[in-house]
Amino acid sequence: MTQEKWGQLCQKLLKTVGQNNYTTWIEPLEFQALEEGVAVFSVPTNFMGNYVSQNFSDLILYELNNSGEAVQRLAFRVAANSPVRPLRNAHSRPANNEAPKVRAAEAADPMDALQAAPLDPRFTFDSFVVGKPNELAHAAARRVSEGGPVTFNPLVLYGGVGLGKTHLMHAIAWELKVKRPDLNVLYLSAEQFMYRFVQALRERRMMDFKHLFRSVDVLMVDDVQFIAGKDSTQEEFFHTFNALVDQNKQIIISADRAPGEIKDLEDRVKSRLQCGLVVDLHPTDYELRLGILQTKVQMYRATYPDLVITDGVLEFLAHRISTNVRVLEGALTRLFAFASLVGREINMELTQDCLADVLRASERKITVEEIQRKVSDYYNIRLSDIIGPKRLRSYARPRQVAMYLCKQLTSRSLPEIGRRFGGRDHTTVMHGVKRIEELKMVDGQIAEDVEMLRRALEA
Ligand SMILES: Nc1ncnc2c1ncn2[C@@H]1O[C@H](COP(=O)(O)OP(=O)(O)OP(=O)(O)O)[C@@H](O)[C@H]1O
Repeated sequence: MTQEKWGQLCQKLLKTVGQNNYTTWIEPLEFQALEEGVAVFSVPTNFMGNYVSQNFSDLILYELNNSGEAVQRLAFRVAANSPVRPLRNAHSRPANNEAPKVRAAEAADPMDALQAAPLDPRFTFDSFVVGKPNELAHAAARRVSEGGPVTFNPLVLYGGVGLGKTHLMHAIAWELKVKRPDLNVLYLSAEQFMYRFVQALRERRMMDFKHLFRSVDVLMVDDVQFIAGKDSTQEEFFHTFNALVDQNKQIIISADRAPGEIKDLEDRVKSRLQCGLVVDLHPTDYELRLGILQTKVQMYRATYPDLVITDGVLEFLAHRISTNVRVLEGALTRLFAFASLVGREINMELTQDCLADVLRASERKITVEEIQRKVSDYYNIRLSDIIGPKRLRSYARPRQVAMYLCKQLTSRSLPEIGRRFGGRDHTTVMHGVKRIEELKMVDGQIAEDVEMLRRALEA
C-alpha cells in the first residue's frame, strides 16, 4: 500500500470517527509497511498504540480491506526517536479545554520526559453510569473528588477487568481540576511508577524522584498489582505511600483484586492498602449494562445523527455480552461504524452478522445447576429427585436428560458432572449421555424434550 492510499483512507476514517478522534488518534499514525498481511504503523507512544488498537483497529482494518488491501492484522511500533508529547498536546479534553494540573506532566524537570499517563477526556463522572454493582465505588470516588479534608486514606478501588476502575480514577482527577485547581494531582499506572523509579536509579536521581512523589497532593496509582513481586519498587512505593499519608495527602489506588489477595505483594504494603477504604466494583448486571449502552448510544448520536437502531438490539447486547464493559463498548463502536459505512439501520440481523465473533466468544455460560433446575421444572419433579439416589424411571430419565444437557452445554468433564449429580461415578454419566443420544434417534418425545430444554437454556 502506498502512503498516498493511506492518505485517502485517512479521509474516510475522518468522516467516520469525527474530527476530534481523528486529530488525536488517527492523524499521528504513520503508515510504515504492509508485511505479510500485517499493516505496520509507527506511533509516538505505547499508550497511543494500545488505544488505537483497542478502539479503532476494526474500523481501520475494515477500511483497508475495503480498499482492496488484504490485511489481517495491525501492528503499532513506537517510533524510535519519537518526542514524548506533553499532556497539553496529547489530548483533546473536556469543555474548559485546559489540562488538569497534573504535576509530573507540567513541570520542566527532565524527569518529566517520563510523563504521567494522560487523562482520557471521555472518562468523567458524567459519562460513568451508576448501578448496584458500582454504586459504592462511585460514591467513594465522588467523595474524594470533592477535595475536602482527607477522611479515608487510601481509597482502594478493586475489581475485574474493564469494570471502570481507570474511568473512576480519571473522573476524580478531572473533577479535582475543577474543584481544587490548587492541588497537584498525579495519576500514573504502577508500571509507570516502576519505570520512573528504575530510571531515577539509573540516572542517580533518586532525590528528584523522592521530591517529585512527595510533593504531590493527590497520588493515584492504577493497577497496583503490577508491582507485586518487584521488591525494590514495592519498597519505594511503601516509603512514598507512608510519606504522603504522614502529610495527610490523598492516595487512590486501583487493583484487579482485593489487596489481601494480591500474590507476591509484601504484607506491609497489603496492610497499608487495607488501612483506608477498600471498595470493589462488582461484575455488571443486566440493568447496568443496558444503562451503559443507552448512554453510549446518546454519545454516538453526535457522530452518527442519522443512524437508526431498532428496538430490542440494546437489550439483546446487554443480555448476551456480560463479560466486561470494554467488550460491550467495543461491540457498540463496531456496530455503529459498520452500520454507518454500509448505510443500514442497526437491527438484529446486522447485529448478529457484524458481531458474530464477539457474540460467540461471550456466549452465556450455562451452569449445571441451571440445567438441573430447568429439567426438574420441565418434568415437574423436585430438584432433589434429579440429584438424589432414586432409580425410578420417572426420575432416572429426566436425570439422564439433565446429564446429557450438561455434557452438551457446559465445559464440565464427566467426573465433574457426576459429582454434581449426588456424587455419581463418571461411567454413570457416560451411560446416561449415551442413552439419551440413542433415544433421541428413536423416540420423538425425548428428542423434542431435549430440544425444548436446550432452547430454553440458551435463550
Ligand atoms: N459504569 C460505567 N459507565 C460507563 N462506562 C464504563 C463504566 N464502567 C466501565 N466503563 C467503560 O469501560 C471501559 C473499561 O473501563 P476501565 O478502563 O475503567 O476498566 P478497568 O477496571 O480500569 O479495567 P482494567 O482492569 O483492564 O484496567 C472504559 O471505556 C470505561 O469508560
